[in-house]
Amino acid sequence: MKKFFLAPSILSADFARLGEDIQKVIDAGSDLIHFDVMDNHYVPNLSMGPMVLESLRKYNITAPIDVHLMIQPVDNLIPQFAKAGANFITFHPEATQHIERTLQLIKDHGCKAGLAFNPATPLNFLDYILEKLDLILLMSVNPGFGNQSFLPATFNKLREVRKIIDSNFLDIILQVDGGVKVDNIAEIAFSGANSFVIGSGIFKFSNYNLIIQEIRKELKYAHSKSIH
Ligand SMILES: O=C(CO)[C@H](O)[C@H](O)COP(=O)(O)O
Repeated sequence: MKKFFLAPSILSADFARLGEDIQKVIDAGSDLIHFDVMDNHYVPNLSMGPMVLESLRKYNITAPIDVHLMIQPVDNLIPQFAKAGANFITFHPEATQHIERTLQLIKDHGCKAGLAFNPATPLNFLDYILEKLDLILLMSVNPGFGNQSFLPATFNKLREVRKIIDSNFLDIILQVDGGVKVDNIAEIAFSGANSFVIGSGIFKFSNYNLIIQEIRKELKYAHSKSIH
C-alpha cells in the first residue's frame, strides 16, 4: 500500500509568521509543504514567488516543498523556483504551449514534475507524457482561493486517474487539492488519492497536532478498508 502524503497548503497560513507556522505543521506530522503560486492572470488572485521560498529555506525549512504554479506563462520562473529550493514543481497544461518541454525543463533543473488539472480540464492532457510525471494534481475546486467546497465530480476523476496510473504500473503521486477536510479525506483516499493538499482544514485550527492526528486517523481507517 502506498504511503499517504499530507501537504498543508500555506495559502491559509499566517503570512506574518510563515516560517514558524510551517515548522509547526511539519512538527505535527506533515510530509510536504504545498506552496501555492498565483499571478492574478492565470487565476484571479496573487500570492508569493521564489523569493519567499528562498527565505523559507534560509529559515531552515528542510521538508520537501511542492510548488504549485497557477501562473501563465510558466517556463521563465521554473529555474528560479528550482534554485530557491523546490522539490516538486507542478503546472497547468493550459498555461504552457509545450507541455513536454516544460516537464523536461523542470527535470533538467533537478525537480520532480507534476501536471495539474482544473475541475473541467480533460484528462487527455496525460496522453503521451504520462511516463514523465512524478505527480498528478486534481483540483477539487476552481483554483485561486482557499476555503472553497470540494466538488463531488472529483471522486470519479480520481478513480479514473488511479486506474490510468495503476494499469500502466507507474509510481505517480495522485494529489488532490481544494476543500479537503477531516470529514471527507477518507472517501477521497478510497477514490485513489495518496497526497492531500489541505489549507483551511488545518490552518484554521489552533492546535495543528490535534487536527493532523485526526486526519491521520481517517487515513489509517481508509488504509485498513482498502486492503481488506
Ligand atoms: O490551490 C489552492 C487554491 O487554488 C489551495 O491549495 C486550495 O484551495 C487549498 O485550500 P483549502 O484546503 O482551504 O481548500
